[in-house]
Amino acid sequence: MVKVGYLGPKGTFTNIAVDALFQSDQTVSFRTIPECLDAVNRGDVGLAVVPVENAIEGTVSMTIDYLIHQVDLPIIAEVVVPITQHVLVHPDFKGDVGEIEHVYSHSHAIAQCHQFIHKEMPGVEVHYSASTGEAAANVKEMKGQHAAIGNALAAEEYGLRILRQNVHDYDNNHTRFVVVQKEQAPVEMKDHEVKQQKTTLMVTLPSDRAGALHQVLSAFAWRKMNLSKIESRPMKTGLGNYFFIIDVNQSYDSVLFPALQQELQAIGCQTKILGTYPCFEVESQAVHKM
Ligand SMILES: O=C(O)C(=O)C[C@]1(C(=O)O)C=C[C@@H](O)C=C1
Repeated sequence: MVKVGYLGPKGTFTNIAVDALFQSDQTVSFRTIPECLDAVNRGDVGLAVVPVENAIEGTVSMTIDYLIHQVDLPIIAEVVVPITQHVLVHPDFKGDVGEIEHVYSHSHAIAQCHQFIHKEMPGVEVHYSASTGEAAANVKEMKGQHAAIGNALAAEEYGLRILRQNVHDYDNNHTRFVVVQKEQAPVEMKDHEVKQQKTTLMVTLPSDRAGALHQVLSAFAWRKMNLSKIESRPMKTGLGNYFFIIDVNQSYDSVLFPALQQELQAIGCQTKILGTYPCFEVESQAVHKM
């Protein structure tokens, strides 16, 4: 059975995403996103599931940048997971949220709860962890005024108590995760309704050409190709050098896409298809009370 790497340890949101698509006995956890993607690249695992975008905090730049600059791994699926952040404490901690002196979590999770932390935990010292799961595992080992921000699965996994539920600052908090693969091989996933087909492209504009982005967008527009995301990221070659990541709401087809790429090449752009894939969604997780 093909092994699937994910950003672990157990109890991360990526764990929820990977469990939604794959059997738990085929999953292998890694501590960081680069470790996870390197493992697929080396062939240690067949696939990996990593976070790519959050509704509150935006792009997970580590994932996008690693997929562009470090490894060449096509995206083969996307799954959107509802994100509910809770304050998790050691079961022996009897105080209230305002008494917590140290809070631990992944930088994205902390960012999703900035207002809550600012208002309800004034003066708390924030510590960044590699994942929400790692933060929860650490808090279980500490006595005193420590808390993690994470999900109900982590509370259950590490025997923590949910002191305050739903502390993310905005409703409709969701994160998109992508599944990447190195070798093209048939992949078995759990059954889900396909919500959408998408194709992701990377487009590099010619330098210093007036109207280049307008021309790029026109090439999609007159073909009636519906875009769901366009984002610029630094090329890392110098100030002002950017490429664009563009999500198109349709699967790759051998007529429209090659013609589009030819047209973009003719105006001096470089293009690369990063994947064409089905998109799935996961239902909200029930809150586990301890
Ligand atoms: O730390 C985790 O639980 C993760 O799966 C990572 C991650 C992220 O990178 O955005 C995933 C979903 C949430 O948005 C918060 C953290």
